[in-house]
Amino acid sequence: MRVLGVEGTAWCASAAVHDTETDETLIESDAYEPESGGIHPREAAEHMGDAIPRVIETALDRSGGDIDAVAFSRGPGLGPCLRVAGTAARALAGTLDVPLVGVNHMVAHLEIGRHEAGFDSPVCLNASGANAHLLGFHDGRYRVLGETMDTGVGNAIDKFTRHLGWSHPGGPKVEEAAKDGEYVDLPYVVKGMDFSFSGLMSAAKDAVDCGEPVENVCFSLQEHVFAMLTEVSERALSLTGSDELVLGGGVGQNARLREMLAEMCEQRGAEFYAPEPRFLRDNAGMIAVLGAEMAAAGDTIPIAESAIDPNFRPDQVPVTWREGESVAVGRGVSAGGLSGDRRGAEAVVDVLDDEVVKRRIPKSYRHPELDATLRRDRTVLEARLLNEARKAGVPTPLVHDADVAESTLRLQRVGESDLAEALTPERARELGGLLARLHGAGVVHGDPTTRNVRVGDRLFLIDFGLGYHSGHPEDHAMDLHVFEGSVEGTAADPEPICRAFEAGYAEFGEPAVLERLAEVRDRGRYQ
Ligand SMILES: C[C@@H](O)[C@H](NC(=O)OP(=O)(O)OC[C@H]1O[C@@H](n2cnc3c(N)ncnc32)[C@H](O)[C@@H]1O)C(=O)O
Ligand SMILES: [Fe+2]
Repeated sequence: MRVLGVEGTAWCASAAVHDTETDETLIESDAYEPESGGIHPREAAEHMGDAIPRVIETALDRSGGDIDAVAFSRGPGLGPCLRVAGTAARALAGTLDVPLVGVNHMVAHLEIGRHEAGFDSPVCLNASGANAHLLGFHDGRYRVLGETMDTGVGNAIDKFTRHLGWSHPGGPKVEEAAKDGEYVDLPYVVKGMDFSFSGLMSAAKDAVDCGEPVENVCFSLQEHVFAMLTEVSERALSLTGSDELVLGGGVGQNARLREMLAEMCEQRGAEFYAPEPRFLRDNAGMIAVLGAEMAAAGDTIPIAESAIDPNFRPDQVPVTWREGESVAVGRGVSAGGLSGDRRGAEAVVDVLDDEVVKRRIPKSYRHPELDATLRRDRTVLEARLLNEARKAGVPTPLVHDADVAESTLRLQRVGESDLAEALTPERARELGGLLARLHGAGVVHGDPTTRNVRVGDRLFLIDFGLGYHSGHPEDHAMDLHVFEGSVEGTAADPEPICRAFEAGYAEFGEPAVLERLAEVRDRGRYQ
């Protein structure tokens, strides 16, 4: 089968022909380069109007031969751009009298890596301009395991470079400038598997304004942003029990990001794959490749139902082309046991008879200064918050000893299993009540996933390493969001679990927090 792909979500007007027989993909692209500032939607759409017919014609000419289907990016992206590319794709499918396939651009960023790597069921880190998220396949869909709470990673970096007066796109220029830089301290914001960039970017702009050499800020910006992405990727591997990671999106062209991810995977014994740059940045090749798989699965759409969707989320897509596959990215958990690997995302835990020794191991992928700071701060904070939580009536292990220099805690051993293995609505309800009590005492857990709750005669909260003090409904709602995210990523039937969890929270907690949870859920979605 030969499929023509059309891509036009934002800056890249592109057409490609993928041949399933030879597995060859010919890509023809024409980039929009703003004269000043960032991407202007109208200018970008004008570029599409001009370039899309040209790249389609060239791709068809160069590839020769017949086309069996036309695939196009339905979203997410800029409405005016999507409309131009969509119209061209529909017209072409009509003229050639072949089926039309509507592809989700973010799923295409993921699938191209999976296709090339030959991985079964990887976790995917999509690091692109307008997005930053982790996806895992579960129960017929790609679930969003974690994502940015504000802007996409590329856009965050591009905004910083706009502040410097540099032309778009800024990512490659930051990478270049970072080569001569030295480390400076910047904020590091990870909440479970979610993360945010706005505080970090403001601090980076301030640092430059206060005279810090630009190359130092660029260097440190990369060290922080990419360490955050690598940390959440590792946490997603740990939570789901997957041992394969693929990278997608334009920021994936950055060598330092790829280096960190490769190093993290090597340390865990996981496999890492990053597609070649022509498949990482926006391109129609990935649309054609996924389009071919969808067409083969009969997943085509009538022209009348092929409207574009600027907010098209990856988890809205029924993954028709993997139907019948029993693998789930959460197989370690869904198979009823843990993946045999008791190594959490950030610490090694030795389980003794009645004691647990938890050591935060150095992560060689992070800059040594950042690594030392994170391990020290999290060890101290964890010991403190475990005690505060218990005083507030939330069962936690007793802290027997804390060795800050070694980032090691000796803790009482609690519970018989992780909540991930024993998740019921009743227990979710109990946990809701415990989190409400914790929040009432002004403590945020920071990472209340199903792996951070132990089950015994009652529930125990463990791993406060990402915790902090806050009385803000926003921060409390984030805890709830993190828990529900971990449930949605792994449970077969998340709905009753989440309902019971919220009911348990409602009993002891502030209504404002549950209201905010609904907002957090919507807000975290692609900007
Ligand atoms: C919805 C769609 O339009 C959007 N596409 C997109 O953002 O283009 P993409 O090609 O995936 O990523 C572009 C981003 O990738 C960044 N970028 C490119 N090379 C880079 C590098 N060497 N280091 C860091 N960032 C880089 C650019 O600065 C820009 O922000 C998306 O996937 O979110
Ligand atoms: Fe993209």
